[in-house]
Amino acid sequence: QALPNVVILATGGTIAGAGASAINSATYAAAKVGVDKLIAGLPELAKVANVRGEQVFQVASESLTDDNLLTLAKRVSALAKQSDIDGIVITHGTDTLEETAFFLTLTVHTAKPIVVVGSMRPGTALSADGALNLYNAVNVAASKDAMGKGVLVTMNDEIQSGRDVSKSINIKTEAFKSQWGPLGMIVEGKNYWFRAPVKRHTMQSEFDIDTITALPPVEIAMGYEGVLSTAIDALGKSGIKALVHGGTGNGSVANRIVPNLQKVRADGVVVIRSSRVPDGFVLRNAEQPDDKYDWVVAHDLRPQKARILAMVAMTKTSDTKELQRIFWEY
Ligand SMILES: NC(=O)C[C@H](N)C(=O)O
Repeated sequence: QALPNVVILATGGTIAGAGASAINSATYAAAKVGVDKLIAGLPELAKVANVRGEQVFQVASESLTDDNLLTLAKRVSALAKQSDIDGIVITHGTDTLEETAFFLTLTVHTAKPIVVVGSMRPGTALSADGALNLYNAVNVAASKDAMGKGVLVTMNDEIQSGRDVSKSINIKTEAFKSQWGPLGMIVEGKNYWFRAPVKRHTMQSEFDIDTITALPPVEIAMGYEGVLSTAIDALGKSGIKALVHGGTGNGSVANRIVPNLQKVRADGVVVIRSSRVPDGFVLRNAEQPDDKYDWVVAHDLRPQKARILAMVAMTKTSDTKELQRIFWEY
């Protein structure tokens, strides 16, 4: 039986990193090893799929731009349309992996598996995690049972939803968590599924990367004890289309900056109320009267994920009722 065809799009990150010695698990240079060398270093892949690589970028993921996101998503979409391609893997730095995975799940119209993968240790380190993570990613991308589940992330033997997952620890290999739990696990190249996403993604998304040419500017301001309005005032005047407030607790906002956020909204910028607390979700009209202020709440999305959805949604609408619907549905 013919093996499935899987393309690996490489963007850099620690999975392509190299350190000076085997004990360097945290001190190393990201984005050093090319995709062909990554594939050549993992001969086990050839038993799972016909794999070929494309080097899209070679950067640490904290330096990726919104333009990079567009370029990558358009390439994924074009490949997904090819009848001779069964699945796509994207190797990526872990720092912003969750944002790219969410962006792809919102904008690429395909049922074919798309898997984003990274590593916490460079390949030169003792107990490097990249090889198994990549092997698992190719296995999932080559599997029919991974179709139609949205963009997936394979880290630490788990299959996570690209929408839900976040980097939650910055020094261990079990770095990616979702408060709603992984979708499944991969053990010795076999997928074990336990749940599936219910939020709209890929095929059911009203957004399509093939028709998106630019993303509107959206910025984030954090809430904290002692917060002043400096960042909010400056961002409000900077030409952005939306401001995500990463508030405290249940998206609470310090009373002294509420008027500043109201001013930002009055000046035409959409205000999105999220929380800096990693888990849980923000309720509408609790903590702040969102209906009265015409603010949007970010549901369970962390500020950086809320920013991604806001950018995508605002390629279509600036209507706050519509935006709130989108934040409930995706
Ligand atoms: N573990 C990693 O991949 C971290 C790295 N800074 C990156 O995001 O590219």
